[in-house]
Amino acid sequence: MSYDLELIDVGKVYDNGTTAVSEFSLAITRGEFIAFLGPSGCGKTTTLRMIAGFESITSGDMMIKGVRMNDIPPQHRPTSTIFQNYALFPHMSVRRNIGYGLEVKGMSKAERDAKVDRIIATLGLEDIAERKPEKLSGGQRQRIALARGLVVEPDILLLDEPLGALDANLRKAIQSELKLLQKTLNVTFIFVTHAQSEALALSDRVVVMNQGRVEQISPPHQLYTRPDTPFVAQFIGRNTIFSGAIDDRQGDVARISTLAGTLCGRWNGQGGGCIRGGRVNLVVPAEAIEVHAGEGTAREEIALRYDGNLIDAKLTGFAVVGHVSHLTATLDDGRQVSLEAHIDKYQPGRFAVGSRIVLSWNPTEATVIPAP
Ligand SMILES: Nc1ncnc2c1ncn2[C@@H]1O[C@H](COP(=O)(O)OP(=O)(O)OP(=O)(O)O)[C@@H](O)[C@H]1O
Repeated sequence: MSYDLELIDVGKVYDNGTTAVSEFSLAITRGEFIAFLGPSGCGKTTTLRMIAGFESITSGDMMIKGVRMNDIPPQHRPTSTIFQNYALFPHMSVRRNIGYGLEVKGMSKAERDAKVDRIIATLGLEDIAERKPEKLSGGQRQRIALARGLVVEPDILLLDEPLGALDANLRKAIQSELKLLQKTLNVTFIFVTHAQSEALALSDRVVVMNQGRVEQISPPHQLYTRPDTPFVAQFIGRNTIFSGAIDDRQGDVARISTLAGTLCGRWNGQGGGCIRGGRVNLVVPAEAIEVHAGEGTAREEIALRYDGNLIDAKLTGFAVVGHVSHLTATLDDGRQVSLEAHIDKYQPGRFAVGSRIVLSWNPTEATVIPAP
């Protein structure tokens, strides 16, 4: 099978000695929407720039459709890049901005016009085609940049924080457009973002990076519900993490000893076997947690129902915003857990702030991962 893009143990060391990317491996099939997500400085942009050819590759190989690209200059790669600031030419009309890449390639005017007209229609830019970009809104400029990137019919479109310059509402609207466009055109998109929600909403798979390394590559739901590493468990979603040692494992469920008692979750199967006494982390998503009143609670019944997953806490906050109740539980070790649910589930007055509560979760909704 030929992949659209393959990165094989790709590394980047800048001339000043900074290691920006290490042993990055990834294989992408045609039409996938991939996000590079991670904290500032983790190497997202450097990786994108290596794919585009703006940065040399220090080690490893990069292939597009089976052809090694390491030494091919950017203009000869079947990629197009959209920068965060869009880099549009202010003195040229929208139409000319879009067609500029084809002009540089020396394409005939007739052929160029046909392609530009087609992409203008696809992106609904007909009304502004003769205007100058500086007079247009952020959303319109973003669309022009997209049109300019797509008109050259790249195999892979690279987008560096494409929605970063837009305000929150416009971002949401353009997110849906971008996803629809990508699926319609069936072009491989790779985009860099700081924004977790954007990566989870748009991509088929998310690559989480940390300090130049890949932590996990997974579809959004799996990434959110089944982290492979402690970094991902902390970076994605709202998880409470209990460290401990494995007691035993029955089927998928691993039981572990923690300072908060014996708790359990689903063993994620990564990083080798599940060995008794092995150091692990139990990752409990906020969405999995159920709250019960502490006083008069039938503890045994809850313990039985949740396979022993029961911890004591104090309710330290309760607020209602619209239809959502926001609860803050403070664990006995001092950590705070923020929980949300529809107001029908946790009605105001059901738990008094300051009262003892019990938290529980279903074992299959928590994940046990090896500790570093
Ligand atoms: N031209 C350069 N020369 C030397 N070091 C660089 C250069 N560009 C980036 N770096 C360093 O490489 C590392 C990765 O940077 P990179 O810009 O790829 O990260 P990033 O994840 O895209 O960050 P951000 O989200 O802030 O853009 C950082 O330590 C950065 O300081």
